[in-house]
Amino acid sequence: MAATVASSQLPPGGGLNPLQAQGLLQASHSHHQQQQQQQQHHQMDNGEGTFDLASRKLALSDFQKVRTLGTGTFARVVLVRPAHGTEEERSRVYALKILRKTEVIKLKQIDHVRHERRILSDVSGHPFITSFVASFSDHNFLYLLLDYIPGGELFTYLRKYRRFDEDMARFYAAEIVLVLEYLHEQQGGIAYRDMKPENLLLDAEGHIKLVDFGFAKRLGNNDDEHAVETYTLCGTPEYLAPEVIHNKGHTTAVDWWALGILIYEFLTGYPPFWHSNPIEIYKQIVEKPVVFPHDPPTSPAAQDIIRQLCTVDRSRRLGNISGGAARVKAHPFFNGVDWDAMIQRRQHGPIIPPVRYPGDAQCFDIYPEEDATHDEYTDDMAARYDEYFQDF
Ligand SMILES: Nc1ncnc2c1ncn2[C@@H]1O[C@H](COP(=O)(O)OP(=O)(O)OP(=O)(O)O)[C@@H](O)[C@H]1O
Repeated sequence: MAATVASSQLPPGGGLNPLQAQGLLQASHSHHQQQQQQQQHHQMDNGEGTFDLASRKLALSDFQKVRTLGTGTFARVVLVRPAHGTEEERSRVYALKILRKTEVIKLKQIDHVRHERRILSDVSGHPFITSFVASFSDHNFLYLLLDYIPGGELFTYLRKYRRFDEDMARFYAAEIVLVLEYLHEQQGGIAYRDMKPENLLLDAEGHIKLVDFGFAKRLGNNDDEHAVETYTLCGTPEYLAPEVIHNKGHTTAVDWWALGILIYEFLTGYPPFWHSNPIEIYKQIVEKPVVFPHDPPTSPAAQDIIRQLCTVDRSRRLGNISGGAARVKAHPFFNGVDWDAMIQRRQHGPIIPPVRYPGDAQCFDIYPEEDATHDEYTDDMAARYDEYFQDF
């Protein structure tokens, strides 16, 4: 699985300096007292009544762990159910993203985690973005409570099918275009910055749900390029735009580049730039054009949209040029797409995940369950860092 890399803030022109983040975080059943929490008013109604989380002060002990769903570079995500409440309330399931405070500090991810918490709650409710439910923290950990997306990662289906046909690729690409249009244009310039098949989950109806806003950043108005540039090297090597590698500052344009890489990967089964050594991938991205294999053949429209999205000069890159997302939607690759029907989820996705009941986790790989109970976050750290974790 492609790992996300991140560096601390780098000065412009500082060259390539990726920090290969190490160490998977471990979840804990720590019973330390909760400290602060902030919750969005979130009322779920799944047809069986409502469970109002806003009326509760949350702690880890309010949840029962079912199993681990995934481990990323910075977090462990666990399927949970409420530990108390009515039978109906206890039948609900959520995904709990658990971040160890000491790792967040060590890997210089404090700002990223704060952006993630804030942006997730701002964009929650979009049909193709995972909904944020609440956040809370205790002595050692930060927690993000999210809607559980039961279909698993698009990555898993892509490996199973080897590649998607053009209709399937078009469907997923169209839903991603709608997400990017929303983040970039309707949410005032949020760059997602980590688009890859592992961060695209499928819901029970086969629609995309974007997860992991750990690198998302609110950059402001795209018309003023200087106001929106950011210099953090983050993302996953295969999907990084050339300007990120050159560390020249980057904008929401990086997401359009990544969409081009994704469409290529959907259609051929692998990304256009690949090597076991990330440095070689970076070299290919900045030096080589996208080359299409003879087998499987890709249509001229597919090749054209990929080339236009993967344009090294971002001032000429589709999605970033005038017209923005509307120009992407008007590209011949998307001919026949009913964009209104898409955003209203009128049609099911091309793959319906085999989800048998709401808490079914069979679409996720099995991960070793690890419970760490020892204290790591010292009083000294608390004095220095607690104010940064106040939003949780
Ligand atoms: N809401 C959810 N419902 C179901 N599974 C989820 C949910 N959120 C995350 N996951 C699973 O957990 C995995 C890791 O989550 P996430 O990508 O947020 O962690 P991360 O540590 O930030 O990852 P990365 O290394 O990509 O930065 C996801 O790839 C997905 O498989």
